Amino acid sequence: MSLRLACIADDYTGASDLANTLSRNGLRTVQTIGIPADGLALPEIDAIVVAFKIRSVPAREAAAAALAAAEYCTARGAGHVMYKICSTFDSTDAGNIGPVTEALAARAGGLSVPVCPAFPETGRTVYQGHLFVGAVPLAESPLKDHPLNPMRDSNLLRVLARQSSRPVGLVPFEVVERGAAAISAALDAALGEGRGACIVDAIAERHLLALGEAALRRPVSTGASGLGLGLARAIAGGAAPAAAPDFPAPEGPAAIIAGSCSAATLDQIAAVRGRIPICHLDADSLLAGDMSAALDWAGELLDSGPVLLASSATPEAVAALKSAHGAEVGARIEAALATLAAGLADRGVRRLIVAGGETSGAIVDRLGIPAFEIGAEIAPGVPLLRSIEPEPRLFALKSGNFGGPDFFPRALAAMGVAPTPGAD
Ligand SMILES: Nc1ncnc2c1ncn2[C@@H]1O[C@H](COP(=O)(O)OP(=O)(O)OP(=O)(O)O)[C@@H](O)[C@H]1O
Ligand SMILES: O=C(O)[C@@H](O)C(=O)CO
Repeated sequence: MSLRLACIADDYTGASDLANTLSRNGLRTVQTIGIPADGLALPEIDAIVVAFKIRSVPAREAAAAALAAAEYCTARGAGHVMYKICSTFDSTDAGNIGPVTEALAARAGGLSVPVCPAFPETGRTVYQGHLFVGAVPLAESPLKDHPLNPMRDSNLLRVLARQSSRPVGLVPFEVVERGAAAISAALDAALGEGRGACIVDAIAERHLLALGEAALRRPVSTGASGLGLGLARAIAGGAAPAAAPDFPAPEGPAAIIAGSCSAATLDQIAAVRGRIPICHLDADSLLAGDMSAALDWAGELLDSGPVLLASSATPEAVAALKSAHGAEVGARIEAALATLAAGLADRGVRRLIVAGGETSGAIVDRLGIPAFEIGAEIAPGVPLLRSIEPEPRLFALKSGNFGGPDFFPRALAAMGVAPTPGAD
């Protein structure tokens, strides 16, 4: 393995988003679920994306996982470790972006880490330390109602400082415009001022290229796919990326599971009403973890075409369920959706689309998949994936906010499935 770049992702959809960006920008990349077990046969790669489900776990647990992965990857030659976070900076005052970044920086001997969630291709830009989602500041976007980590402050210096033990600095737009050397100098100066991390502005691809070049001179960086683009281009040096591999469609039906309650996912579900049979999972069955009725429903239909099963609900319904049953509802619903996915696999499903990062994490873990190869891009940030073991199956793990309204039909088409007309 000629490993150049190690990436540690805080969720599984984010990992495939990053793996997609790295592949499209010239790095042979594989996504593993956790640290690869001895004996897992990985192809020849330039970059590894080790996916964890550590976005919403206790900070100490997240840092321990990231440190172990960094150890594994640097022992295999990786010269730079990138911590992949969400482009909407999903986190709380308890972490985990600050604590994990600090742990990785301490392991590397102490430095001021560049932190940049910008991903202009999907509308995420950072200006004067403020994160924008499309045309609106983060705190005015649908992320303000996220079920696990409502984002109510758009100023990333404040957000990151609340979850860090050291002050946070800014590498502003004016500096980023001057290029990689200016960014490096600003990061060095920030370290001299005792700042453990700096939010780096970026609103366009040229800023990501400069940031990638500057970041690569340091051992650690934190960011979303835009940072990955910059790092990949700096490493690949403009080499043309190989064409995405063609994954032949496996035998077996296709299904969609949605656990994301994002505005984008709700639109995507609405867009296939009447085209794909939909089962809206009820709260009582989800909280009881009883998916038998949903599996019976799916079992009747799977031979005729794909089905969609969703727990997704409006922000009002999510808030009502949380206030009635406590903050743990998210984890309970994830467990129920993992049971559902296992039941679908038992019924022969070999092509699965999942909406939502935490949901994808729970499902991929339950299915026991150790790693994915990266295929063609379905939508910005969402590639087609093929599991390496236990047997080749096709997946699309969609970050909650990604994809247009036609995402599900596009993903099905990428898996060789045509949607069939159906009734809700
Ligand atoms: N009806 C519901 N009520 C309350 N919580 C729900 C409901 N349906 C799903 N959830 C929970 O909401 C959370 C959604 O998080 P998930 O990461 O899967 O989606 P997302 O945040 O939209 O996607 P991403 O993390 O990729 O941006 C999960 O914990 C899920 O179990
Ligand atoms: O960066 C993003 O927005 C995504 O890759 C993600 O992490 C959403 O969960």
